[in-house]
Amino acid sequence: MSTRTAFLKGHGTENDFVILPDPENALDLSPAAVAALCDRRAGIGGDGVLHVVRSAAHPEARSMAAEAEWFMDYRNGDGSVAEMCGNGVRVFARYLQHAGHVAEGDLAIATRGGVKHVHLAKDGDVTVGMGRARLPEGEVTVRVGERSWPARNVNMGNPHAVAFVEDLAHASDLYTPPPFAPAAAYPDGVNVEFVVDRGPRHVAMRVHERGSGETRSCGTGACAVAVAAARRDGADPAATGTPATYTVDVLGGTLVITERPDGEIEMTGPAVIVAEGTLDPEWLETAPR
Ligand SMILES: N[C@@H](CCC[C@H](N)C(=O)O)C(=O)O
Repeated sequence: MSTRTAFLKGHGTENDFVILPDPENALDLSPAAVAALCDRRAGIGGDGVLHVVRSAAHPEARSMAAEAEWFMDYRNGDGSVAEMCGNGVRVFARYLQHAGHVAEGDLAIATRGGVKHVHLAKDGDVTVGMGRARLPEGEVTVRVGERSWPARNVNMGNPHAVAFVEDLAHASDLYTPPPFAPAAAYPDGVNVEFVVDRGPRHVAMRVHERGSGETRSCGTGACAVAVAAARRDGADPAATGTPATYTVDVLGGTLVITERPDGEIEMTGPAVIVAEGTLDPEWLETAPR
């Protein structure tokens, strides 16, 4: 990394990110450097990093450059790469507006999960077209201590296991990934959501995120939960021909998810820039690479 590296801090329903503007993809962003930045005691702190790169300057995004000028190179807090981050896309869009790269209204953002269409509303909410869910076959069981639950596989570009439970406290501290069976079900790891009902089409969730631990919100996770809840409730939009809208409470706020009969999913929620500054050159020299 260069010695004058700018950063911002932002969050979407308290899923928080270190934002690194790097239009020409010049930063040496190793997994260790990402983990050091996300460290909540010795670094800036965050659930992940949003590396902001021009699509044309990133080998994974060049093919999307004609459609989306900016690529969200998302990294989990442990430095691992993930396919998608739903809250991240909203915060990324808010950053682009904050930096004057885009105005209120519609824009497209390239991600590893394809181009996402975003709407920056006047009221501060950001809506993202999250694409369609895939529902891979297979029975999975998630366990915490003595309790276990069946979980539904939902893929939102990244893998999720959604378990409906009686009490969110039963998920325990979620510091470590909850074990699941069969152990080979997710060779690349999984995000695990625990869900309770709050009312009609209204649920609350906690999540253990692959590569970040328990977070206060997960956008792809909230979409996976809404998709699983609609199937459970007999409200699958493809079957009923009617959109299904779920309010999903997360520890850090509320997200609203709508799935249309064609399977397209939209997520709406807030996205906030909290601070900006530059990384201390001395810290950078000693931070792991
Ligand atoms: N917080 C994100 C999901 C980030 C990626 C996830 N940890 C994974 O590894 O798949 C969201 O808002 O979707």
